[in-house]
Formats: sequence, structure tokens, C-alpha cells
Amino acid sequence: MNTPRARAMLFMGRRSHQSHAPHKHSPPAVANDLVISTVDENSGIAMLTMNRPPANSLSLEMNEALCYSLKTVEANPKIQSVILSSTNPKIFSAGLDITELVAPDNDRLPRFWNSLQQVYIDLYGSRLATVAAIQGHAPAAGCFLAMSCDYRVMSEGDTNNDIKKKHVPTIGLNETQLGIAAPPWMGQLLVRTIGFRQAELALALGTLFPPEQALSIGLVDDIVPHQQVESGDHKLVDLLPSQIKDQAQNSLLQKAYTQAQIYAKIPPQARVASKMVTREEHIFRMIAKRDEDTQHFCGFVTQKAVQKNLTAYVEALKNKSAKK
Ligand SMILES: CCCCCCCCCCC/C=C/C(=O)SCCNC(=O)CCNC(=O)[C@H](O)C(C)(C)COP(=O)(O)OP(=O)(O)OC[C@H]1O[C@@H](n2cnc3c(N)ncnc32)[C@H](O)[C@@H]1OP(=O)(O)O
Repeated sequence: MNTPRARAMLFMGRRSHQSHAPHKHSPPAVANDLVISTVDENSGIAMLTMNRPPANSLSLEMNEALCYSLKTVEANPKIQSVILSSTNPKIFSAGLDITELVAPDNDRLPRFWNSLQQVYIDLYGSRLATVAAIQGHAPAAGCFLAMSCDYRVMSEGDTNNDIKKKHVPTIGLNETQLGIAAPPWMGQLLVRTIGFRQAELALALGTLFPPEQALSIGLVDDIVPHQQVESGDHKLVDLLPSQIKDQAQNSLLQKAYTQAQIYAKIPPQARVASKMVTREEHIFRMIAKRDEDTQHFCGFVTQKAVQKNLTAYVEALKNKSAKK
């Protein structure tokens, strides 16, 4: 697998083991309900909008939809950049769908973990320039999704004085707060993003960073104030489906779009080659340990004590939501 040809194929988005290759004649607009795909061939920019209410948590189907949508966009040679965003104004992604882990099916659990590994391989190794537009919370695997992109723009949130309207999103690998540890490849992604010491601290403490702190440690590359703008000055917004058009008229997506444009102007061969320099080793190391990683995950999740904690955690989430 780790040959020059395999490496090149990885970054050109053509993998022989790909189980969900895009259909040759996939429509450019909505690929599926879970991820809304918008493509603007004129600018070379596409947008994948996560649309799995209530929290864009990552189920098996959501992971597959993300990979499928990304592959479909990648197959279009006119597209150079993609923006990853969310239809939920307050949640980018809540991380793994915890319900996947409670009383799991023996067949589905490894497939679920494999689908998450595949998201990492496809997104971190994409030939496209990837920009995460983080409008809301991104805990745990939500943070992992953002870190798998090339550039992260985060909204400062609504710092309105009215406490009811106030909303400050946070981002981070908070697994230790839940009594678990991020898998090595996910933890290493944090090290690669914010550096060794900051990652060591953040992983041990399970820190969730508000936007300004996330910017100061390099977890995100830019932050933008929460504000609506009168109208989008880019074509992509005009192409968006009506259900997300209104909320797309904001400063966050404008910023993400500007960054996507900057990437789209770089000669693609050079941009992809430079991405390989920094990422291929990490991806191949993970692929080599993929089965071991899956076994470890399944063994851990199915432990009695872990199942007890998970059940209690899901209950607490539901109770919190019901009290609103
Ligand atoms: C304990 C986990 C053990 C895992 C063992 C495996 C070990 C290896 C894996 C390590 C790698 C990755 C790990 C993860 O990603 S674990 C998931 C971590 N994520 C969370 O813990 C986030 C939980 N959610 C929240 O904190 C909040 O929902 C959030 C801040 C994101 C938003 O808050 P808000 O107040 O706006 O919304 P609500 O809390 O009311 O939630 C709305 C509804 O969404 C449901 N929800 C939220 N998060 C999840 C989720 N992760 N999975 C499934 N469902 C989720 C919530 O229940 C509400 O639903 P209902 O309205 O229907 O009740």
C-alpha cells in the first residue's frame, strides 16, 4: 500500500478499496439529505453542509455520506476547494453519535468505526483544499472533523448581553472529560495542529476552547464576529438550497469563501504535492494500524463498565435537552 503510486492515488482521491465511489453521473446539487452538496464550477469552489439534526453527530450513515459527498465533489475536475459547514447555527458537529455505542450491534460497531477512519483518510488526504466554517460547537470528533481540513474559520458566537441569546461555541478534544481517550491518530492530529506542549495539556485536561483561545493556540486559523451581512458577495451563496441560504449570508461563510478562493488560485499539482509532504506519513501510519485500532475500539466500547457510563451519558444528554 505504501508505494509511491499508492501515495499519489491517495491524494488524487482514487483508492482501490473505496467502497462508496461516487456514481459517474451524480448530480452536482444535493447528493443526499445528510450532507448537502453545492457546487460552483465557475469559482471552482463547492460547499458540503452537514445536515443531520439535531446535532450533526457522526453515525455510520453520516460518515458514509461525508465520504460519498467529498468523493463526488473530488471527481469534478473543475473543483479545487471545498467548504465544510453545518445547517445548525449552534453546532458544527457534536462528535460521535453516542447512540451508536450503546448496546451496539456486533456487526455494525466495527463498520461504524471503519467509517470514521475513512472520513479521516478521505478528508485529511483530499486533493481538494478544505476549509471548515465552524459556526457552532465542535467537541471531540467534531473538532477532529475541523482538524482534518486545511483551514479553520470559527464564529465568535453571539456575545449578546441578553443571556438567553448568548452563544459562545467551543472546540476541542474533550474526551478525557468523558472518561475516554482519543485514538492515537486523532490525538496526533491535535499535536500536528497546535504543537506538542499545547496538545499535551489540551488532551490531558480535555479542554474545550472558546474562539479567541482556539485562535491563540492555532486550533483555528481565523475568527469572525457573529453578524449577518446584507447579501453574499459570492456566487456560491446564490446557489445554496433555500433551507440554508439565509444563514449562509453571514460573515463566517464569506471568510471561508475568501480563503477557499485563495486556495483555488494556487496551482493544484503544487498544492496537492505540498499537502502530501506534511500528511502522507501520518495517513499511512494510521492505515497500517487500522484493524488493530478497530479491534481496540470495539473491545473498549463493549466493556460492561463502559456500557454503563455510556447509557448514563446518553440519558443525561436527553434530560438536559428535555429541560430546555
Ligand atoms: C462517553 C463516550 C464514550 C466513547 C467510547 C469510545 C472511545 C473512543 C472514541 C474517541 C473519539 C471521539 C469521541 C467522541 O466524539 S464522543 C462524543 C463527544 N461529544 C459530546 O460529548 C457532545 C455531547 N453534546 C453536547 O455537549 C451538546 O449537545 C452540545 C454542546 C454539542 C450542544 O449543546 P446544545 O445545548 O445546543 O444541544 P443539546 O445538548 O440540547 O443537544 C441537542 C440534541 O442533540 C443530541 N446530541 C447531542 N450530542 C450528541 C451526540 N454526540 N450523539 C448523539 N446525540 C447527541 C442531544 O441528545 C439532543 O437530542 P434530543 O433533543 O433528541 O434529546
